[in-house]
Amino acid sequence: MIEFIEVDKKYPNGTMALENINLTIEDGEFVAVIGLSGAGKSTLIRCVNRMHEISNGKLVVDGVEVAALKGKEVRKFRRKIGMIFQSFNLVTRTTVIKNVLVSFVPEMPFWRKLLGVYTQEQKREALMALDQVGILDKAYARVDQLSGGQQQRVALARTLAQNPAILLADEPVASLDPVTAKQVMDDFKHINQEMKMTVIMNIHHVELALEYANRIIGISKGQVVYDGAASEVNQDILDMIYGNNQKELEVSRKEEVSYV
Ligand SMILES: Nc1ncnc2c1ncn2[C@@H]1O[C@H](COP(=O)(O)OP(=O)(O)OP(=O)(O)O)[C@@H](O)[C@H]1O
Repeated sequence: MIEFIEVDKKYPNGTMALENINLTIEDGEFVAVIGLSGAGKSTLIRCVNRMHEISNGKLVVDGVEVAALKGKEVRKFRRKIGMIFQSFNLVTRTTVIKNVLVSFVPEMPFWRKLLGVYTQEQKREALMALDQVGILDKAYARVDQLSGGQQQRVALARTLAQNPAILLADEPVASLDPVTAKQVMDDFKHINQEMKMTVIMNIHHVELALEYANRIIGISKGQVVYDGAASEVNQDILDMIYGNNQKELEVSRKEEVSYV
């Protein structure tokens, strides 16, 4: 369970990115965080794995107060939380399987790290993770020979191999074409439902958010302005989340026409 209790986030330059956030996210939920650019979506999810420190309030993840963690505890804590980025963050000049095996490095003895020697069990787990996202046949291909969608699946497999309880995704389909974006969203749904992993995703594509997530959190100017079932989101709620800035929403809708 993830609990935000009166959380504020103020950046050192004075920007108040989050203000009085109160949220409880239960295990196994699929949550989409939506809102205008600059609303605070990335900041919100990056506080969960302490990529950003909160300024006030309390953030508790699986009973652990995140701000109280120190040194090694932070690294151990982060292992339980997978993160997927828009830009995949892969080493493109090497094979798919090597990119997935990297997820085991933090827990390996020094000599194995140095020599890059992985156990048979780790290789088996890496292949299983690739199988989960449907690209087992690409295990020995070079990453730079894969499409964007396949690369995002490699990133997903790398995160799955880490066996996290929570999956944070920051605009994971923003750079993909509509068909591929849906395939990757299907992977997230499968991971959420079959592996019971909590998914919290920032996403600009409203239609995709409503189709795949169970719960929508709408952020505007650093505050939660909607928190409820995806099935209950209507135009009035979208107007509230996106305010008067209909232009951005219309652009985002035009991009989404082909999703429907
Ligand atoms: N490192 C930083 N230092 C200072 N201000 C920041 C920093 N990162 C984000 N901000 C500011 O905090 C606010 C929230 O930014 P954030 O990136 O969380 O928004 P977002 O909703 O994810 O936007 P986008 O959809 O464009 O990614 C914005 O005003 C942004 O300019």
